[in-house]
Amino acid sequence: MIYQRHIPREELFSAQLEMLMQNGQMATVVANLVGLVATMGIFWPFVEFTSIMLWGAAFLILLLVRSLSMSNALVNHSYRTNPRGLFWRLILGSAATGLVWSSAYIFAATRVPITMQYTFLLLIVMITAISVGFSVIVREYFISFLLTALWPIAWWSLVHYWHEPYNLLIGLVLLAFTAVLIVICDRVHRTFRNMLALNWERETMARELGDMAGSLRDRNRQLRDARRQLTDLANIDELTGLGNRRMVNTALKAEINRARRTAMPLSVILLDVDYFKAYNDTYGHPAGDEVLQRLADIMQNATSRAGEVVGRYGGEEFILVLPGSSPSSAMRIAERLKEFIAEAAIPHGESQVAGHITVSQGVATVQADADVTPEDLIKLADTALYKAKASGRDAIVLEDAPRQPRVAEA
Ligand SMILES: Nc1nc2c(ncn2[C@@H]2O[C@H](COP(=O)(O)OP(=O)(O)OP(=O)(O)O)[C@@H](O)[C@H]2O)c(=O)[nH]1
Repeated sequence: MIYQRHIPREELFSAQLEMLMQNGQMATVVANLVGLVATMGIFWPFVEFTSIMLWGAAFLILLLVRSLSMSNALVNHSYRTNPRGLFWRLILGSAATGLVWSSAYIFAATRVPITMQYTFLLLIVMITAISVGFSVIVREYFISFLLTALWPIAWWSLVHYWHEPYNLLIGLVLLAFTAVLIVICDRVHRTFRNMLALNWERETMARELGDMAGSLRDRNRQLRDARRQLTDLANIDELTGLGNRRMVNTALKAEINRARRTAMPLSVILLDVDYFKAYNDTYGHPAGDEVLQRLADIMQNATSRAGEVVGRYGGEEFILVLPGSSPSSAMRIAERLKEFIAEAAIPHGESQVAGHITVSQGVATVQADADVTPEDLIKLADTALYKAKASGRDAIVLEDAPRQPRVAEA
């Protein structure tokens, strides 16, 4: 189940309170204000000026307090933080308003003509009926108004039926009307609750789906990162940090295609450490590893152009892929490497060509029009390297396809 199916009771309660205030605040004030003005108009000629003004002012203050209290609750979100407290405040406000109407009726009943009294009653009934619409969101809110506004009038009418025979009828009608309103209120209230619950479910589902989409995006990103790391691991030589044979082959393939497209030459240098077995035997394998690492650094420092790739091609064999390098510029790079390695002067007592580490290099260049494969180019460089070794080591040999190889230095 990806979302909670039923709205929790407290969530529903808070949502009811919020909805009641959002919809009911303005309606409460307007309906009661209209009622208040109409009441003053009806009673003006019959009730003492001071009494009617005091009643109007007190009622206005009550409406103002209720309205402000609702605004505060909406701003402070107290329908979430203190829903019970807010509930009782709302019920109290509603009951107080109901009492204002019923007490005004009972007060006026003996002071105004019977027609005015019934007109006033009609007004109260209308305000009550109108308030069903919004106030039943919280059933108790409506019922408290209903019971305080209409019940006292109903009972008063029943008790005072001998003053005026119609009072008996009015009392009974009001009791029946109250009962009908309670039934209607219950129906409308259930509809509101269902609507709120459905709304909540829809929002929860949308939020859950949003979260799921977010976590899927995260998962995808993690997968992409993991894939990238795996690719890096699969392409990088652990000892030297250079690209491995796999990576070099991929780069070579791409560069040969580019060389064909751009009609630029492409060179590679295969570089092999001289008498490295003897070095390992003399200085130990870990020292041999260090030599390989130092040579890797030197090669990386010797290449600077974009697209140039340095890789470890085998045990003590390295490769440099030099896009756009003519035979002469590739030879210059090989010479520079040789110089850097000589400058590093890594002692090698068992070398038969120098007192330090030396390398042999096979340089091969493909011309753009030559239809060669990566394997051909490597083979060419390997042949050159073999020749460099054969020529006595610490040498550079260029194989410039399809020309004949020549020894640069022996
Ligand atoms: N320390 C170390 N040695 C390695 C590594 N990979 C290969 N080697 C050693 O490199 C040596 C290569 O020896 P050979 O192929 O006989 O060549 P060489 O002794 O360098 O002689 P020439 O290449 O003919 O000059 C072997 O002893 C390998 O064990 C490595 O990762 N670390």
